[in-house]
Amino acid sequence: MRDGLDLAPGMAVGLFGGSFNPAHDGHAHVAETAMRRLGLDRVVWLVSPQNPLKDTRESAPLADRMASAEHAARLAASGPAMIISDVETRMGTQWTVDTLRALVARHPGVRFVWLMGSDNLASFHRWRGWTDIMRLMPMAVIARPGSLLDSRTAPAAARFAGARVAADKAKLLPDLEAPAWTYLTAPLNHRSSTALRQAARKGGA
Ligand SMILES: Nc1ncnc2c1ncn2[C@@H]1O[C@H](COP(=O)(O)OP(=O)(O)OP(=O)(O)O)[C@@H](O)[C@H]1O
Ligand SMILES: O=C(O)c1ccc[n+]([C@@H]2O[C@H](COP(=O)([O-])O)[C@@H](O)[C@H]2O)c1
Repeated sequence: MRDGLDLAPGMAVGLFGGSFNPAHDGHAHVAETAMRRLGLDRVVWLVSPQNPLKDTRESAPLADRMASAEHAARLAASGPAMIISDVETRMGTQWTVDTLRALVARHPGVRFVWLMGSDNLASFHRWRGWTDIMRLMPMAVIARPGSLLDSRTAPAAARFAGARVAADKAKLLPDLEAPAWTYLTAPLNHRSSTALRQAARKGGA
C-alpha cells in the first residue's frame, strides 16, 4: 500500500503528530524551529485520527483538521518542506509506536526524527511502547510554556538522560542512532488549541 508520502532515501524528515484541533501558529513555530535547528528536509504533520488519550467529543472532523494544518503549515515554510498527511488514517494506526514502526519499514534510508512539544515529554512515559519509540528514531522536544520544569524532571528524560544531545549539537540528531534526543528552548509560543476552541465557543455564544 502506498502511503502518499513523497520521501526519498537520505532525506532528514521530522514527524510531527497532533490533533491539530485546530492547528495554530504554535504548531508552525514547532515545525519551523525543528526544520531550522535540526537541518530537516521535510516536516510531515501527522494529523491523527484521534489522540488515544483525548476526549473524542471535542474532536473536529479529520478534513477540517487537515485544512487547518495546511493553513498553519504555510506560516512555517513555503514550497514542499511541509507535508500535511492523513497517513495514520490510511494505515489504520492509532498509537504512535505503530505509526512510526510502519513508516520506518516503508521508507528505508529516510532519517526520521520524532517531534513534539515539551508538554508531551512530561507525560511521554504514559504512551504505549514509549521506550520502543525512543529506540526507533531520534526525538526532538520543543519547549512549550507551562511545561518547562515538568518536562525537565519527566520520567522519560530521566530514563534516557544518557541519550540526551546538547541543543547546540541538534544538527547531528537525524544522523544519530536511537535512542538520542534533544530539548530545544526556542523563543516560546503561548498558543494552544484548547484556548482557540474556548475563544470560538465564547465568540459563538
Ligand atoms: N505553542 C506550542 N509550543 C510548543 N509545542 C506546541 C505548541 N502547541 C502545540 N504544540 C505541540 O504540538 C503537538 C500537537 O499539539 P496539539 O495538536 O495537541 O495542539 P495543542 O495546542 O496542544 O492542543 P490542545 O490544547 O487541544 O491539547 C504536540 O506535540 C504539542 O506539544
Ligand atoms: O501512542 C500514544 O500512546 C500517544 C499518546 C498521546 C499522544 N500521542 C500522539 O502524540 C501526538 C500529539 O498528540 P496531541 O493530541 O497532543 O496533539 C499525536 O500524534 C498523538 O497521536 C500518542
